Amino acid sequence: MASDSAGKQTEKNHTFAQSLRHAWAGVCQVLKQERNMRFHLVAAVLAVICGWWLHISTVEWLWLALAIFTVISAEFTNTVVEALVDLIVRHHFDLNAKHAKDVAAGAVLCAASFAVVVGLLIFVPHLLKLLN
Ligand SMILES: Nc1ncnc2c1ncn2[C@@H]1O[C@H](COP(=O)(O)OP(=O)(O)OP(=O)(O)O)[C@@H](O)[C@H]1O
Repeated sequence: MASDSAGKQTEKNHTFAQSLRHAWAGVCQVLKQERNMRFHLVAAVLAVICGWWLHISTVEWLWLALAIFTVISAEFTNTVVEALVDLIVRHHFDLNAKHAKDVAAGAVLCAASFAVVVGLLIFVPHLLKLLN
């Protein structure tokens, strides 16, 4: 175990730049490993393009930003839960592990549902106005 950690950082970051580098590595890791996160990101970019195209108001931009960051935060939390559960139980089936992972995935589902409702409330009236 000790030889596995030899020469590798296991203590706190010493500088802000070091913290930033590790935080950015975390963001890249989630994007690389989590298909759902890439899907959320594409949906967020499309929503921003629609917002720009339909000239939504500042308040609508704020709701859109809240919806996007709620989903992304939930997905980050879900990834942390999955990683910790896998670290603890490895690949053994465990009912508590299942419970933790399912609840974390449920949080993402709730956040995504909130985002869909916000998106519909913002974009449907704008699109109807455009069609009329
Ligand atoms: N060790 C385990 N013990 C019991 N059930 C597990 C275990 N690992 C995974 N599961 C079950 O399999 C599901 C998928 O787990 P996995 O770790 O593959 O998540 P995922 O497919 O990456 O999920 P998401 O789609 O939310 O990113 C979990 O929600 C859980 O129901």
